[in-house]
Amino acid sequence: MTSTAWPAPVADGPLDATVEVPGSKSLSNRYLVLAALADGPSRLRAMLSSRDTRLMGAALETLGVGVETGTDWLVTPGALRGHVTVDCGLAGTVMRFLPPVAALADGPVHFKGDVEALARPMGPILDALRALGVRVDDEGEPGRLPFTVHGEGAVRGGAVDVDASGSSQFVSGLLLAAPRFERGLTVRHTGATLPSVPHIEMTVALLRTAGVEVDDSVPGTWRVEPGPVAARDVRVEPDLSNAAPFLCAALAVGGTVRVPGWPASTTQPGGLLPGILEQLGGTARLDGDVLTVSGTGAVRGADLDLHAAGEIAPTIAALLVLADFPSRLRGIAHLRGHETDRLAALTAEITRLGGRCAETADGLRIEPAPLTGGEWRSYADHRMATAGALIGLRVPGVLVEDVATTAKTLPDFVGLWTGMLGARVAA
Ligand SMILES: O=C(O)C1=C[C@@H](OP(=O)(O)O)[C@@H](O)[C@H](O)C1
Ligand SMILES: C=C(OP(=O)(O)O)C(=O)O
Repeated sequence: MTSTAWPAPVADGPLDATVEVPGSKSLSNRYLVLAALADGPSRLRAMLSSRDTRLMGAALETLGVGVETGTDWLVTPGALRGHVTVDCGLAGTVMRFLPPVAALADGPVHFKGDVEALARPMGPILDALRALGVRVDDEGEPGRLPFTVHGEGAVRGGAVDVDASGSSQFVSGLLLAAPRFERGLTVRHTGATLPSVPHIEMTVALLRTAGVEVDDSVPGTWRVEPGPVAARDVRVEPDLSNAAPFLCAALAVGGTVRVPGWPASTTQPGGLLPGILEQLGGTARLDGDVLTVSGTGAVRGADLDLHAAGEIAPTIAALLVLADFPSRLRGIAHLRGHETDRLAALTAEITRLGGRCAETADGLRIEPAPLTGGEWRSYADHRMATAGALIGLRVPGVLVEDVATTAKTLPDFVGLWTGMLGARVAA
């Protein structure tokens, strides 16, 4: 047990809270990449300021882009330079979105990351770059960080196949840089499954609003025409996946949680949350831009396919641990390549508290069981830490190890969580 373990607060009664969630990681980092490739300076409003977005900003600066952070982030494109090192931390968006950008730089770009990042799959996107004529040197295990992309100032583009069954980010990364390739790019997915399709739709939508022509009419194939990326003044939506633990709290202990700024329509997979939470026994209502979720404290078990929204699976799994009936989560085999092997981590930590959770080929089976307090390990994974906090609302004595890892996408998680609970914390 580490001395820094955070005693997750237990809720002492129904919730009645409004939680303002900061900007979306996925939108923030896409806007940054597109602004860096644009035809003039951009202003990005309501940006998420977290480890992942700061890593993206710092990487782009290293590559020669002007990035000014503040209330708004100001991005001024510049000639992309090589002979630099990009630190990816543990950010999938940085390690998958920037190698195609680095191929446009005028020299080698070295990519490194956290020790946990060295386990994350990179092979399909690096091989796709190689197939496009870009030299990529492995420096460790092939298909993993660290590696070097040898930029030559231009990429011809054309067409490439990629197996994105391990991560949708392989497709998104190729598409984001594609308008700057001489012939644009056609990307064809060759794998049997494709996770996180909403995140690919987000990439397509953002390219289109930047004036880039994208044809996605053939399922599993995307065609990006070459051309300018328009500089823009945009506002980032709140991070709906980061809203998940707060909304789930209303179901776990009863009461109501409101999240303002909820978009009327969105490509964020968190947009699926209201429907999922209703299936699990909650009610969800959108009044204007305020999403209100209410629950009774009784969680309904369910059989859910989360392949479209894998990033909320750890949170949903934590909620299902508190359900009255057995549950299945399916379609999330690729979570084994996230910040940690999330299927193994959830199974280990739920089991440690006395819960019943088992891995299946593509997900988890969770059954009701009495839980007791104890250590909840985070594995450097922000969503593992927040999952522990959610269980801790109902189970006294849950100690979340390394809660600071939530800074990856939500630096003030503890402040927002305790704010949500207000006076409703058991003595
Ligand atoms: O493109 C993105 O912004 C993301 C895509 C998804 O990745 P995977 O397809 O690897 O799950 C998601 O889980 C991740 O949190 C963010
Ligand atoms: C999988 C996630 O992150 P990343 O962008 O690092 O892939 C996540 O945030 O759940």
